[in-house]
Amino acid sequence: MDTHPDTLTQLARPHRKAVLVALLWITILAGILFGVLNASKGALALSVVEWSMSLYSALLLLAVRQTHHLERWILAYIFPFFTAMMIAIATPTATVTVFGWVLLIPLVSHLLLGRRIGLGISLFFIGVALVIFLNRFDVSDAVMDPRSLANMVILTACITVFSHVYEVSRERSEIELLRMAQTDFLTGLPNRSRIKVFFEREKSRASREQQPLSLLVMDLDYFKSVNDRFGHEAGDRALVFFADLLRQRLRATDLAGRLGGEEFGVILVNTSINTAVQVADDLRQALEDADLQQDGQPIPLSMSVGVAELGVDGNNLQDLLAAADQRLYEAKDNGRNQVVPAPVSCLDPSLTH
Ligand SMILES: Nc1nc2c(ncn2[C@@H]2O[C@H](COP(=O)(O)OP(=O)(O)OP(=O)(O)O)[C@@H](O)[C@H]2O)c(=O)[nH]1
Repeated sequence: MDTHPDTLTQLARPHRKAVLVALLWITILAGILFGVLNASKGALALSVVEWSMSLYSALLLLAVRQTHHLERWILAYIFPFFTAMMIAIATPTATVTVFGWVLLIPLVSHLLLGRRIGLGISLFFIGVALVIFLNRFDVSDAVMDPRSLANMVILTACITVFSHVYEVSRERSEIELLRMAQTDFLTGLPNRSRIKVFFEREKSRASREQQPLSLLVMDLDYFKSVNDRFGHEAGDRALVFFADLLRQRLRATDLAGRLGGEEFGVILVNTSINTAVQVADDLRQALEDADLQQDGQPIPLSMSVGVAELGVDGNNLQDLLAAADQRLYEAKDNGRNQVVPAPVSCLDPSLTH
């Protein structure tokens, strides 16, 4: 299943972007408002910080609308925003109510940066706010009353814990939905969508490390008659049986998936076409030799396979699938239960079945 951190970050992007845009608007408006209020009370330095924050947020808003690097802009917002908040609470003329803004830190950090970085940044800035608080107020101040302190501490802890728990469970639900969306229900194998994600990642790796990559497209032969003769349930069992055979026989680094119906695909990483043909033929032989029975009767299974190689037959999944499919139908036309690789001139002739 594809729970690569990049995939999860990508999934979270639309809602993080929506939260960031909302926050930027709030910061622009709040900055203007508080700038005016503080200027009218003579706290001009604070007003300048607030107006600068508004201007900065307006610029970020323009950048965020078209960016492909949302995480960078989130950090470019969070650090100055939280730092301005720390300056505001450290200002001797600011009222104690300004500490209320600290409650936003865990909420905003988790919504924008997820559970890990969100928690780290929350704890850091809440710690800084605590140090500022202890430096600003004296034991004799009313705000240092144990009940007031308990209120503030418990409220901050609650919001931090709730934000974190929410983010952890949101991420879990997202992983589960992703797993369901990328898995074939019957066989438990990856479906086309997961095959595509895997292919894109392995294609980049193959070109970086200058390694070959091959694709097999396999189709069970005369599967309609398996269903007709033994029943649809037996057909389902045969598909699950074949999926298990693929799981057992392939390397952990390869990926077998169900393309649809009785058609399956395998991506063989670091594998040239010659080796891929050998692997395909071993699988074909294993299926032919397999002993699957229904009511004491053997279910005859065989498959036809088309093989294609990255770079030779195309540079994207669509082209490789088309090339392998074409060879698969050649295998069907030639009598089934065989592997058809790239044109024979590309191959070691002893490998063709
Ligand atoms: N039991 C079961 N059958 C399926 C499933 N998906 C597709 N099939 C059946 O697979 C059969 C495919 O039939 P065809 O496309 O005619 O192919 P075939 O009989 O395998 O013949 P060739 O591919 O030409 O060798 C159809 O009867 C489908 O109903 C499934 O999930 N379960």
